[in-house]
Amino acid sequence: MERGTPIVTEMQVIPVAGYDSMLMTLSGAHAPFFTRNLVIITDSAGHTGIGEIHGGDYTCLALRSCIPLVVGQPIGTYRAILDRIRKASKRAREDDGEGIQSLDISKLKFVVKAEWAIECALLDLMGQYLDLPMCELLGNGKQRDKIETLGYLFYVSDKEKADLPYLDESFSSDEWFRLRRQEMMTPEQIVQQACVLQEKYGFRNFKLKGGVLRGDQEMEAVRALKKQFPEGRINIDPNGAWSLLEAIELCRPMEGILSYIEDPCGPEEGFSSREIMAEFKNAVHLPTATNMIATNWRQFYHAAALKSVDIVLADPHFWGMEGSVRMGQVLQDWGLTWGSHSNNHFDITLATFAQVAAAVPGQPTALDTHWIWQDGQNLLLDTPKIRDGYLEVPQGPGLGVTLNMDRVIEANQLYNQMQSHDRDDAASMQYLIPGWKYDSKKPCLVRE
Ligand SMILES: O=C([O-])C(=O)C[C@H](O)[C@@H](O)C(=O)[O-]
Ligand SMILES: [Mg+2]
Repeated sequence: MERGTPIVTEMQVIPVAGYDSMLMTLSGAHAPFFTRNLVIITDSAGHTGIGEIHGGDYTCLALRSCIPLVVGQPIGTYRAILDRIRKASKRAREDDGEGIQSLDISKLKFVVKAEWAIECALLDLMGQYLDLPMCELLGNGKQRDKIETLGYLFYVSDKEKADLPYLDESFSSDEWFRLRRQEMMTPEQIVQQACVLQEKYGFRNFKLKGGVLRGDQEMEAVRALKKQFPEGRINIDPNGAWSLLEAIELCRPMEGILSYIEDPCGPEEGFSSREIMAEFKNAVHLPTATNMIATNWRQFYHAAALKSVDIVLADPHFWGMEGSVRMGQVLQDWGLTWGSHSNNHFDITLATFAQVAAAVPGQPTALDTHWIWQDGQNLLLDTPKIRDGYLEVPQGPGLGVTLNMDRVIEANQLYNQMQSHDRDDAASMQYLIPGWKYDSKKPCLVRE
């Protein structure tokens, strides 16, 4: 009889691309396509484990360089496998640009860690071997069957202004699919966006991506949302675009309207983002959330010491699945709150969020997901459902989902047709404002 856990027989890394709307953020305008990397690992028991992480050639190559450290290893030693990958990684301890929004791969690589897609695929295999859902292998095991999720609202620019191949869904029979590719820049259109999302997915909580218009104009949209959804938790995230003074002026009158505020300000005048956020909290009585100033344990130590942050959005692509749940445990013990950040993603990441959030103790804040902007381009045969505002946790063993290989091949073909695989929101933005350049302290449409 064979002893021990199954052995990894193959690891594939497949880069994929999908379609996006002209979503606006501090960094510019989302391009027509977004990229991700998939990891597919098979084992000697005949199981397949999958993971998804950010796109781009850097991450793809980093993942491929890990193959010799994974193939041939027993899946039960997944912690040792990941440890060897971490030790072999050449990531220098350079300045990672903390607290400053950056899509530049030279900075992003310090936050997003490719190996977490491998962790996900190995945990998927372990779950299948043990016949248990992944959430049972994390932290204290499964805490809930469904995850409260928020409607992630974006300003959307008119795609006709850019000579780029954005998807047109105006003929879709689905109201949300039609709407999501159209221009939405006014408070009324943001409220309409939220209403259509509520109708389709049942969201009760909303987050507006800020850093696009002047802060007072964005607060007008927040007020309109609160008027429409008086019971809803409404949050805005300008990715640190406002100065401390501006953030205080904008947010003080919003006490009682905003439920919390995400990364209102960042580093300034020689003070770190954690120090500035602590000063913000002294002045404004709102809980703060971040995915920018506590993206690793060292940053979190200082954020916690300064009491800068109440809600840590511990994206498993930054922290790993075990790391994110570990953060959830610490936050619960300290009376703080867990949540997760997201970027554009396919439904494999959606399933990962579901499994991780299912294992987080306490009362997480409603989960972020960009997936609603990609719904319909699924790479799984059994995409987890968001119903009545909750993401359902897959019940099957491991990640609990099955790849649709035909769709993966199509998404890989789309990726291969792209000239560049790295995210560049400035290029699309330059169709709206010629010569536009990123400025971490100026909303993207404010350039006077
Ligand atoms: O919560 C956040 O900060 C994000 O979701 C940041 C991302 O850059 C998001 O705005 C995006 O991907 O466009
Ligand atoms: Mg954020």
